[in-house]
Amino acid sequence: MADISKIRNFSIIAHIDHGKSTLADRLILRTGGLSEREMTHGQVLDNMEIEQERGITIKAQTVRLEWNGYELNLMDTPGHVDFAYEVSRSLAACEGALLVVDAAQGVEAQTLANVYQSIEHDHEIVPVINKIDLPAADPEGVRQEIEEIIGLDASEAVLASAKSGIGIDEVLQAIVDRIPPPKGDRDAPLKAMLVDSWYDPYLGVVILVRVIDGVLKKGQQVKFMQAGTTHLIDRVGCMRPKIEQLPELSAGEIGFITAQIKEVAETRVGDTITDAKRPAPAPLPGFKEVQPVVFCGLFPVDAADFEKLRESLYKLRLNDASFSFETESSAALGFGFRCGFLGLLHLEIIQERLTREYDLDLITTAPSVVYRMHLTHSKNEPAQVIELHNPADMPDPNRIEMIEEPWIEATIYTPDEYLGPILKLCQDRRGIQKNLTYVGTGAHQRAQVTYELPLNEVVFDFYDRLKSITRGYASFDYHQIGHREGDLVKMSILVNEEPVDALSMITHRGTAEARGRGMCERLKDLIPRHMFKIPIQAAIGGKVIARETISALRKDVTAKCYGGDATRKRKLLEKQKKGKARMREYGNVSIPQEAFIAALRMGDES
Ligand SMILES: Nc1nc2c(ncn2[C@@H]2O[C@H](COP(=O)(O)OP(=O)(O)OP(=O)(O)O)[C@@H](O)[C@H]2O)c(=O)[nH]1
Repeated sequence: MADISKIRNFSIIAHIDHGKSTLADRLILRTGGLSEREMTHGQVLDNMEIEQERGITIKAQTVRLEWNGYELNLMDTPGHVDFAYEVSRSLAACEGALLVVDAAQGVEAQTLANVYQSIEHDHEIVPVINKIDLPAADPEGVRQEIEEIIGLDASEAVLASAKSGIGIDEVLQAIVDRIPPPKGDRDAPLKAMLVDSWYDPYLGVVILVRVIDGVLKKGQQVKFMQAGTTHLIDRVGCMRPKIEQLPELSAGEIGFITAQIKEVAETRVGDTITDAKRPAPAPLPGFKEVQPVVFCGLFPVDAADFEKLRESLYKLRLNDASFSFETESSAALGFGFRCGFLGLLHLEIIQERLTREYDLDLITTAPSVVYRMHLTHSKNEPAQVIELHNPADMPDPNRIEMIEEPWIEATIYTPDEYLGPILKLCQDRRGIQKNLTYVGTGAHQRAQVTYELPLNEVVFDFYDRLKSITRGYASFDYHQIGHREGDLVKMSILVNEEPVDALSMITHRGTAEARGRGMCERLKDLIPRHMFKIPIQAAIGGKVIARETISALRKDVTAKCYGGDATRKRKLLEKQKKGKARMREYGNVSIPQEAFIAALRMGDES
């Protein structure tokens, strides 16, 4: 039976490359979870292959450590804004955090965003200044920075080198001494938070839980309060990082359960698990259903790969209930899938996994957000509000009374020197500035800007633009703030008078022309010349707003004639003319696949 006063639950927060994974591995090594040999094989918490070898999957990122009679649960958190809700649930399962800062680099942008989230969860934060073995290390300077910029007392920051194993005992001791034990009542009715879940080929769906009150045991009948389902627990355990079964998990502990659940879609992050016979009076507060917010079409470059793509999507979904897909067909791209994601990075991850792990060549259509269309009644249908995920399904414009689009509030931290370009970027994307302040002092002062932005303007390439104009030094965070009316139109792209559905998009009327022009210009360079003239047009309804023309390729058929016979030359020219006419008649333009990808990669039009 676990003594709650001897439990410590913590996460590690760090800027990228400051040594989070190396430190985690060191802590596991020091407390006996792994041998030195296993450790030298690679980073435990980060490395997919190694994790698979041990029968645990990439998401199994919580490790239980034993140290001087204490039970330490180290919880890894996903690091990106798209998974903000998951991050927030993981943090809610801990009482403290190690803040790892590189002794040579100092506090960086991402550290700030992470640390503020941790502070919001009332975490006790233990600063660890890592990489003190480096010649360029300046632990004193970094200590000051932590105090000035973040406002944390860093006088007792632990000095460490995860790489060479310096200061590891001190880190463990600081966790025990400074992070408070969890609070909870073992005798109260069971209340456990569903922190994460993933599919394991051997165990089925594995659920990571934090027990708040009560006890979880094998053979117990439990109820998922939000989902309204009941399940019989067949395994209870923890990761050390190898899987270990336990008799129970009690108040304050973090561990996993399995209950013969087939799909992660049945488990929702943030749900409350309680005892079916003796339920808790109320679920834990703050449950939020995650909904995909960005949609796009995924099409196989080779039509023969359609089934393979379907199978791969099914496999990925086994482990990620937050993305959705349904079949879609496009005149230009053939059969594919309309997929929904939590955000752009989520989209990129899935796309990358399909390409890399499943060896698929894909075309992705322009990402779209979910619009709310207010429609007037028509002969056959009543007035109604519909949600639109795909510009291709745009209803008859005559019936559209109003379109609402989702808005977000974005917070950006940036070194002062990049502030100008960032403000311009936000302004160009219809942003409304809400706040501008400074955090920290001296050389490391950073600006904190808050903007309200239409999500539609962010899904294209906002994040990439932000990264490039700030050389990666800005950190960006957002949350949705509801829908607002927008002056939005569907822009179609016509190639040789034919609309190309895969290139159509919904855009703000004010930016439609610039966007349309940009698209036509890019397509002009991307579509090879044909035997006939090809107009490329951007249009709103019947009105053309931009146009480019690809001139015809004049095939020099007479070259073969050695300049001699004039009649023959004339005949050939006539034949060529006819051929041209036939081609035009069919309107058959071949657009290379790369053209779609490149055309949709929005450059900055302004
Ligand atoms: N010299 C030195 N290098 C270190 C130390 N700790 C980590 N590193 C190196 O720093 C690099 C980044 O370390 P990681 O542990 O992967 O950093 P991370 O924060 O997990 O990075 P991400 O996983 O990319 O977020 C690696 O090359 C490590 O070997 C240290 O104490 N001293």
